[in-house]
Amino acid sequence: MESSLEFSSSLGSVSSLLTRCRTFKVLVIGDSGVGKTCLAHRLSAGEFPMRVEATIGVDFRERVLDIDGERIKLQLWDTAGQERFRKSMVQHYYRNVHAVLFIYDVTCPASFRSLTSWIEECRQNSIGREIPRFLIGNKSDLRNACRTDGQVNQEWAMSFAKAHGMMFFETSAKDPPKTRASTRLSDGEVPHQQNEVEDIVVAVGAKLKRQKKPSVTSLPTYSGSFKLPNKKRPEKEVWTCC
Ligand SMILES: Nc1nc2c(ncn2[C@@H]2O[C@H](COP(=O)(O)OP(=O)(O)OP(=O)(O)O)[C@@H](O)[C@H]2O)c(=O)[nH]1
Repeated sequence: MESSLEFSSSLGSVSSLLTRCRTFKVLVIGDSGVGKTCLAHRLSAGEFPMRVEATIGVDFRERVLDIDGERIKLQLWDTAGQERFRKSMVQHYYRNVHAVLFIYDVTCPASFRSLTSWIEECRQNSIGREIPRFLIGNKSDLRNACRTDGQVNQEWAMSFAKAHGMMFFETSAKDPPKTRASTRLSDGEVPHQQNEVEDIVVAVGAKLKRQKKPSVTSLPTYSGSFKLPNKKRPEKEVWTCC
């Protein structure tokens, strides 16, 4: 007969195997070239990829977080920015979304102007203010503090985020933000708020943790690319083992 010690230790390993966590689908959208893939890499693996190619369809990344004792899995859907690589996927992108990260490039005002179209696409796919949304200005390492032209004004971006009920971040998927001590502004330089990529992960996780009952999702549990399914995938319970 199994001793109580053996029994409880096997129970312990079973329960750790079955540690449940909630899974959330986080959509990453924005113009082509703004750095969605690089940012998704940094958010999930903490690394900046050496080589990237234009995303075709969607790439998946995952990140498991422990927030106040609860395990939360973020499934990042790194979507294609180029119309030709995304048009057949759009309806799949927007199914059962729990949060949206809107990305623009701080050195590309056109990518900021496009945000209204991305918001409109969300609206057309029933993603409104009730879904947590985050505005992220990427490539802050390329900001030239002495210039104002050809760059997205951070104050405008902040007011845009506020007007659309989004949390705002400016970051670099490539380089960590300069620390305050090493950032000495000379005359004419404009100060900018810069966030660590990790700040974004924590904010998204914390916001989603407060969600009462996330809807069910039909997500694969791996990192990689996704080929267009011909048939509708079976819906999966949102509570899964991490
Ligand atoms: N300097 C700098 N370059 C970046 C940063 N993030 C991405 N890049 C570069 O920007 C280019 C485009 O990055 P991607 O991540 O492929 O852009 P994307 O938005 O996923 O593009 P699509 O897949 O076409 O939608 C690459 O050359 C990256 O190396 C950043 O924070 N700083």
